[in-house]
Amino acid sequence: MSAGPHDGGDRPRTIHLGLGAFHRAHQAFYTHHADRATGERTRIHAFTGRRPDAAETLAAQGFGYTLIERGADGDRLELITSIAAASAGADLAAWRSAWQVPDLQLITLTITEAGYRVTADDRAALQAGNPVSAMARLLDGLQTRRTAGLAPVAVVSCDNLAGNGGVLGGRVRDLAERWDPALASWIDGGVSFPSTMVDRITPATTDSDRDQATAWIAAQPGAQTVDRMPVVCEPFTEWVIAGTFPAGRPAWEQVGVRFVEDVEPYERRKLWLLNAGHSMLAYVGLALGHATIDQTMTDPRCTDLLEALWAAAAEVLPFDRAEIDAATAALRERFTNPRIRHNLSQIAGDGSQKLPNRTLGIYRARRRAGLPLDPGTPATLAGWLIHLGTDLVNDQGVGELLDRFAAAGASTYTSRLPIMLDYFGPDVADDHELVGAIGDQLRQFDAQ
Ligand SMILES: NC(=O)c1ccc[n+]([C@@H]2O[C@H](COP(=O)([O-])OP(=O)(O)OC[C@H]3O[C@@H](n4cnc5c(N)ncnc54)[C@H](O)[C@@H]3O)[C@@H](O)[C@H]2O)c1
Ligand SMILES: O=P(O)(O)OC[C@@H](O)[C@@H](O)[C@H](O)[C@H](O)CO
Repeated sequence: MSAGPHDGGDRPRTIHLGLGAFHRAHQAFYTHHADRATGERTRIHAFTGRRPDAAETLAAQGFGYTLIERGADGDRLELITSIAAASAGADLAAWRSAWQVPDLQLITLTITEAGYRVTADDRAALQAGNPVSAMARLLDGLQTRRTAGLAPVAVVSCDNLAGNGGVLGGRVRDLAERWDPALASWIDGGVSFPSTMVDRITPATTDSDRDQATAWIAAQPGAQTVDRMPVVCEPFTEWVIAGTFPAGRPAWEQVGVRFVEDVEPYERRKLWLLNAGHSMLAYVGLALGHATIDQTMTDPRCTDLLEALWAAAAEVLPFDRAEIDAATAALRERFTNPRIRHNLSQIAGDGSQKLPNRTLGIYRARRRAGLPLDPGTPATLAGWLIHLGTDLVNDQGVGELLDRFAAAGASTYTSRLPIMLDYFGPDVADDHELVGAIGDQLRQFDAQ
């Protein structure tokens, strides 16, 4: 389904793929405020990643939605109107039409870490004119633009991947090279892949949030009386970007977005302090019977490990002590916010894609620097191993590891441990100190 009040001349200049909670709390929030600051109408045509529901719901209510900024001491509600059209990702006619907007500036992506995978089917799907995966759809969009003789745009990953712009650009170019070298040359000639650090804790929306937003919006002036698509997020928000925008962009710099030469240190600081901390709290917290991040922050078994992980990361991050201390002080407060109920089961998803860059990123940097094993790594990996034995697993990339467990007939944690470590690479599998520490941690969790 596709709809928008602005079809015919005045069309959105940003495409977004992955109409989840985070897009509504972050990029759409910044574009809303940038357009208001400048009086421009750049706006967004948002596409869902996998299911059509979000587009249908948003279209049915006229595209406006409530952003509920949930502080520790109260909520601040705001109507966001930067999304001007919404369609299912599978609606190829709408997708190709959005790419043919002459003054299109850019596309943003929030498709989770798993969405960046390229499979053997992608090239055949592109050749058949029926792209399904996010990467194949992206290529189809770029091809649409090239064959229409329109100018290249920026393709902006807003997912928590290390070096997200470089990873995305590499995957896109490789797939283009295999599908149509003329497209690969066109991409090389002008499409940009800025790298970003994105930060705003945005838990999944609940029915009670939807009821709260509906009651609020019904009391506001304007036509909208229902909101089934609000989003809840913390007050803190940050967006740091490095790279070029060949076709322009909203005036994000006027509303707090920072443009830098090199985003990598910011990205690594966030992935190793916030996201590695989140992953550890998720797996350890679930193993200890907790359900949300704020609950883990009241359990010294979790907070001691979190402090140890931060101290270990600090030794291999390129920031001085004062800057790390400021970031961890803010994180202590952000994680403790009792009104943001961030479910551990949500954060625990896609561990196979996340752990290599987060937990193992810290571990490997420390090993390279000759520093001792940090307690966060064995705790996270032991918690993940336990998690893999539960029915909470939601991980698009973990099939291969589960197949290896099955092929080896490994049904206990002890028998699965070497297979899991081998999956991450020989440096991890051959580290006897790490193997022993994970075993100790499993015993502490009473899991054998
Ligand atoms: N929620 C946060 O706090 C937060 C903060 C910073 C960054 N992010 C980034 O945003 C991503 C999405 O978070 P969210 O809160 O919007 O989650 P969400 O569950 O609300 O939405 C996930 C979105 O990703 C799409 N998607 C999932 N798998 C896909 C695939 N294989 N191919 C294409 N699309 C796919 C879904 O269709 C959906 O639109 C995260 O994985 C992370 O990389 C989230
Ligand atoms: O979003 P993910 O799945 O990469 O990781 C889960 C959380 O750690 C993450 O969403 C944080 O809330 C976010 O990165 C805060 O900016």
